[in-house]
Amino acid sequence: MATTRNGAVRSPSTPTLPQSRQGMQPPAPPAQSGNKPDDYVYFARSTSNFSDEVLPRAKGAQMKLEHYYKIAVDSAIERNTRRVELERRLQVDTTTSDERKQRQLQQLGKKESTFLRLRRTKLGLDDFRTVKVIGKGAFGEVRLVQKTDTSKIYAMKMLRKDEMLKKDQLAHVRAERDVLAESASEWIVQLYYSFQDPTNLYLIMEYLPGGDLMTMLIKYDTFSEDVTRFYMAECVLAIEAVHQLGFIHRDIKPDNILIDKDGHIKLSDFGLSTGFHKQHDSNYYQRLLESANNAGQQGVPTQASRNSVMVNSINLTMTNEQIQTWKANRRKLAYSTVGTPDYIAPEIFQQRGYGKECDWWSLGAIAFECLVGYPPFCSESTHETYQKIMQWKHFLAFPDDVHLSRQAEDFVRRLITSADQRMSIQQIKAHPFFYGVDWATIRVIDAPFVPHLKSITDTSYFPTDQLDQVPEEFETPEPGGTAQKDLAFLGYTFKRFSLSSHAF
Ligand SMILES: Nc1ncnc2c1ncn2[C@@H]1O[C@H](COP(=O)(O)OP(=O)(O)OP(=O)(O)O)[C@@H](O)[C@H]1O
Repeated sequence: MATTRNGAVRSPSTPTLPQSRQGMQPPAPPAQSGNKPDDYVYFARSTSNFSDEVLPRAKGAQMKLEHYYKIAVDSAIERNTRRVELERRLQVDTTTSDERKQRQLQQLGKKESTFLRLRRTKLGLDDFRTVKVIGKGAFGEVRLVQKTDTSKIYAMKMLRKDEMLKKDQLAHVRAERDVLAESASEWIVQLYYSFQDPTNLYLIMEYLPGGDLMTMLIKYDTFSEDVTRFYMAECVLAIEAVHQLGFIHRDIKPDNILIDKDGHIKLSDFGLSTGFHKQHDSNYYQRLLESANNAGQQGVPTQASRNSVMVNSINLTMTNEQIQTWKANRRKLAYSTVGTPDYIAPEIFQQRGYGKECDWWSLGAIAFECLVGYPPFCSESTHETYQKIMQWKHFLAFPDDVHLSRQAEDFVRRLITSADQRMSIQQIKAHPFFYGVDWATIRVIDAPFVPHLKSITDTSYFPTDQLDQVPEEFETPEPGGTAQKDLAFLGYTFKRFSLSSHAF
């Protein structure tokens, strides 16, 4: 393929495959109409003499090679697009001098060379130093780290490969990397690199020093309607950005709403998000149900029993004491592999299919919590929470001692409702609760709470004292790695091209 010195592809139209890739095409498929019979003989003979061991290995090698060339071709196309885009912008720009335009083109060329060099360097754990463990999730932990050569600060999420394989989380971990890698949205946490070693997968993301909404709710208990309006409005735009990328988040909860240095929010944790067209992987919910049912000592509910769970056995409201216990255990629940179903829409449990509306239910549950102090279906066990969600009509109740405006209550009620009645994005933005919100500028106005940071490595908004048991030294990766593990995580590695200087 013809490339310029800075690596951009010359032809803006359909790029041709590299020679080596053209020569790598797999043998012709079995004879179909028009194929010579000899093609099929060749195909059949080509694998028949190989042992059972060799074929999977060859298949693995073929997948790796194909992946390698796909990445090479895709990034050449991306380089080309960036060049063509800049040239087009400069052509119509009448205010910039020719000399300056030339400089901009040269700058892009330099960035591309740096990026190509970066792509060739293999990143590993040795390139980062831990400053502090700042978070924990179901399958790993999150650390504040510093890249040793540039001294730049990042958040590093580590996920254990064997745990992911054991718990069938492959689709989830891949979804997370895909959403973060595809997005350049200001509402979604930026992913700069992802890499792997035989033991772990690593996501190197921008560090959001303000902590998360769960930590804020633990500290403040409730927010005023004005403060709730601000966070909910930002969440609406963030969820809309996820949907525009073609993903459903499915796991929106306060611990996944992060606060940046100016007090604005970004969404993280795309472990459960799924492309609209991908089949839903229901294992996670199945496990949630099983554990919930074990706790409640009942069998996994059938469709019929799901619809007729004993309402009378569950209290409609929680006592103050029960609410305090729930709050005290909240962080522990966030760290467990079971997770909390508190914010999950009922249609997800029903396994009859669902769409992006499920994320708006979660928003309703979070809004309720911000205003009332605990989520609407909060219970002493996940089993009870699940039952309450399935019978939300019966269990959705606003406590008498909490005084809300009509608009706030209506906003929550029109999200915590059946999927076909739930507000759409347009209806949400036009709801009276958001009266006065300027959707175009909300991210640049002053946030109600701005973190006071002493330095770029300030971790005071994270519960670091509660994470002390997590070792700060990295575990040394196991030597080697099974072929199965290798292939399972093929394509996980990612490096972001950025016109800003942060990624380098
Ligand atoms: N980019 C980031 N910057 C700052 N803190 C972060 C960042 N990413 C995650 N955290 C912190 O780490 C916590 C756990 O992160 P995250 O929810 O992504 O982990 P997880 O293992 O996927 O969790 P889950 O159990 O929800 O699947 C967050 O609640 C947050 O406090």
